[in-house]
Amino acid sequence: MLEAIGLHKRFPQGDTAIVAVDHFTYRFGPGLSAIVGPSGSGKTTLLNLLAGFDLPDQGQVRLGETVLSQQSEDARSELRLRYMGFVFQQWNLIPTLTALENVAFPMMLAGKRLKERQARAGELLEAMGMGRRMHHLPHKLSGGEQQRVAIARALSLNPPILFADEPTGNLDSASGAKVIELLRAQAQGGRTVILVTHDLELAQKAERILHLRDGQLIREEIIPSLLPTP
Ligand SMILES: Nc1ncnc2c1ncn2[C@@H]1O[C@H](COP(=O)(O)OP(=O)(O)OP(=O)(O)O)[C@@H](O)[C@H]1O
Repeated sequence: MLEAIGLHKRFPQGDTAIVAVDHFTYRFGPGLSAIVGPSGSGKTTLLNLLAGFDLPDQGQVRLGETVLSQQSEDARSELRLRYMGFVFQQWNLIPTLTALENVAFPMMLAGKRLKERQARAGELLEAMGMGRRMHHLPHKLSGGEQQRVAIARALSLNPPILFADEPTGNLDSASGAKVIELLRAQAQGGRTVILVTHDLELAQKAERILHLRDGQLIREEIIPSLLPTP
């Protein structure tokens, strides 16, 4: 579904350049894949390339038959809206909108009708265990609850790919564990979930762990017992 082929990204620095992603090749399939590596190993740069926020100097990102990295910025935004959801460390909820309205927001951008938006947002929040909190404003919710709203929002347009960048970074361990379980459930349901983290313990919840060092994929670990059943 999402494939990186020979991705290479440099950032100029004075007379030289930092190689942030170094000929990275990988095919992401359904299930939970974790990208791990020390600070500066290129995780965020790689995510930005995979999602088409940024373009590689060399190589390609393929989304099905489409070469994402050859599309215009507008086309990439359109493809992101249709195929990708994002959960970040900062929840980025709109503070003046309730949980339900936050989850419905991407559906409004996509031109869905009010009734449909509200019904789907309600269902998603129920599924995230947030049914009784859906009319709360974000500041009335705990960090973990806000992150669950953010996951519901990321799923609102039912994207086949979900990116999570340090999604538990601001959470206590119990809330973090809940968030990872929710992401795992999405992966087991057949979604391609890509988790970026520097937390090796958290990464053990993924069935595939990609180890990055200096922008290179140095090792892929597969945990067969966690692989989704076909
Ligand atoms: N916009 C930029 N301009 C210049 N250098 C950059 C830029 N973005 C990243 N880098 C450099 O590229 C390398 C990879 O950075 P990146 O943020 O992708 O790593 P990371 O693994 O996500 O790190 P962290 O875990 O600390 O977030 C680093 O050396 C960083 O300094």
